[in-house]
Amino acid sequence: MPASSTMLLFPMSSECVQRQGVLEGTQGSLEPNLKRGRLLVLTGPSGVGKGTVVRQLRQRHPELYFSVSVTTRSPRPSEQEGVNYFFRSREEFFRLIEAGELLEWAQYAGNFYGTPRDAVLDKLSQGQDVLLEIELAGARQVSQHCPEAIRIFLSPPSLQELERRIRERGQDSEASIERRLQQAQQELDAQDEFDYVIVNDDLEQALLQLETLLYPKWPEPEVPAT
Ligand SMILES: Nc1ncnc2c1ncn2[C@@H]1O[C@H](COP(=O)(O)OP(=O)(O)OP(=O)(O)O)[C@@H](O)[C@H]1O
Ligand SMILES: Nc1nc2c(ncn2[C@@H]2O[C@H](COP(=O)(O)O)[C@@H](O)[C@H]2O)c(=O)[nH]1
Repeated sequence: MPASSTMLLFPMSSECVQRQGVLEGTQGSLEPNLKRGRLLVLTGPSGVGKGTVVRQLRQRHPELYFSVSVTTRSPRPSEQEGVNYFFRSREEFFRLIEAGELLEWAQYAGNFYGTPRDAVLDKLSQGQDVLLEIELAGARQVSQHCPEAIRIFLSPPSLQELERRIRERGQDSEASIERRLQQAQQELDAQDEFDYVIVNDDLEQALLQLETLLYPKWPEPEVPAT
């Protein structure tokens, strides 16, 4: 599978950024260069290790704001309300869509998932980097609304390993595992749409690659010889 790392320059005039300006009242103000946070989007097939990578990344970079999504899926035994997800009924989820409270949303493996809009835009406008861990359709919506987002695709070393990981995790029903694996090929086919692809083979290596691209260390300026 290809592993690319293509740096793109993002236009700063997107609906996402303008909206922040409107919300914050800074458009046309004397502080047009107010530092905004970066919107980071991590996508990849179910079981590739997104959650595992995100947990580690957050431990190393507690300043990163992780967006807690809303879902209609039932909680897994280890999951907590407001920590892993906001667990909501379908009626409530559709109300949130109608009210424009979701930055993006998608149906995935029989359930609905969405990103609360205001929390994300508030953090960005306060200069905090925001991380979304979302599936492909949602990532595409974010690209449309927020083209300055940095989009990263986490890819498995092979489909066999992906299946092994989902099964070994032991958190999903057989029906759900099959739906997730069916979806996986379509997601892998779209990885070239992303700014970066990281293969999660060795976890530590994958984390290092992610950290290197998110927090590049600029070369030290050369000290002129005296
Ligand atoms: N590099 C790796 N090598 C081996 N196992 C891994 C690696 N990364 C993650 N795993 C394991 O794979 C399983 C799936 O990981 P995780 O739950 O983080 O995936 P995910 O992409 O977040 O899935 P989902 O999208 O369904 O939430 C877990 O049991 C995790 O411990
Ligand atoms: N489009 C969105 N996708 C989301 C969001 N939150 C999570 N997800 C993705 O859904 C699948 C399944 O998650 P699981 O917790 O049931 O395994 C996975 O790819 C998540 O990344 C969201 O807000 N929007």
